Amino acid sequence: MSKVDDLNAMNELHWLIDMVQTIEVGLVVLDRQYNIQLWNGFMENHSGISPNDIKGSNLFDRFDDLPATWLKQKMESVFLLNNQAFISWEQRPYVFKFRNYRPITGRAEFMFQNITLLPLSSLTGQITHLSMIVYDVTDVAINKMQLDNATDKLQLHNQTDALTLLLNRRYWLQNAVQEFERFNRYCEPVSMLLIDLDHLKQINETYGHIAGDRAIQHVAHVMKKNLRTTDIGGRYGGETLGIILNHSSATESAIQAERVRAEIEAAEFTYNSRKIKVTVSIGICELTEELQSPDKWLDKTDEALALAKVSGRNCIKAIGTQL
Ligand SMILES: Nc1nc2c(ncn2[C@@H]2O[C@H](COP(=O)(O)OP(=O)(O)OP(=O)(O)O)[C@@H](O)[C@H]2O)c(=O)[nH]1
Repeated sequence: MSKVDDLNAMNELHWLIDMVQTIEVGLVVLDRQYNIQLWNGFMENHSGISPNDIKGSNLFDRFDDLPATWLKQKMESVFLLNNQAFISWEQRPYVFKFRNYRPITGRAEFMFQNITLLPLSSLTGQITHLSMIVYDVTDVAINKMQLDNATDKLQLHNQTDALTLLLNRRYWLQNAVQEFERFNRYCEPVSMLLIDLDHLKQINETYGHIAGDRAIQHVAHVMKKNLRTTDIGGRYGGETLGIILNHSSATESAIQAERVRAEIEAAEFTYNSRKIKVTVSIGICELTEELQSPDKWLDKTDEALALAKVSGRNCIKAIGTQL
């Protein structure tokens, strides 16, 4: 090799080392025993440990908070299979616990990281070392989490009735269809309740529409208090609320319905300093094999509700079952 070639090679090596030191990703080279052979500027800046201080140390001794068993398993497969491995922030937010100092994503306490593990071969072709490339993906992670959060909120918003904060009609009916299908598979008892405010028209006319809204909220509040975790409550229509009671026959549902009815009858709500009392009529229908669609189940529950209304209101009626 000529002197000029030597100089060029030296220059290239110098540039490469310069780049490795200043590049905005972390570079670490480990030997077969996980001793650190290279620790670049990024790693120094974020850990506060200089290359001179760390070179030759065992990675797991220096960072005892690393997930050692899990990480060693990944590294071993890189050494043995001569394969790359990838660790994503979604799998584990970070491997190196570096603080996050970015101004825009300052809300994240720690740097989110993606990490690539690469096998490095010696001149004889053996895999003697491994390189860890550490990417700071805090911005991407925060954006993704914010987007997921917004999507969740939007989804909740699309499923919720604004007045009562119960499930809205569309989503409650979707649940009814699901419970209908579940019944066809497992045949576990399930009942539907429709709870309808009595004489809401009169309340609207006497006290105003906002008082009518408050009456609906009041009934929804009592209903929610009486829901079990497996019950699905929703606002079926204007002044009609619905509950799907899983694992409940009509007789069992009637006990819960009576509790709601009696509690509403006994309670009152205040509107413009006036105390207002309301009552509800409740229709119940337990799902049976004869009811061949979710619509038929709903129709029968509606029929039970109509029966409660013609029976004088403020009472509970079921279709197809003696209460
Ligand atoms: N304030 C208020 N009123 C509503 C809402 N949705 C429906 N209504 C009213 O509820 C009333 C329902 O009238 P009807 O079907 O005659 O029933 P009702 O007066 O409650 O009498 P029964 O159900 O037969 O006991 C109508 O006046 C509707 O305007 C709502 O969201 N807010």
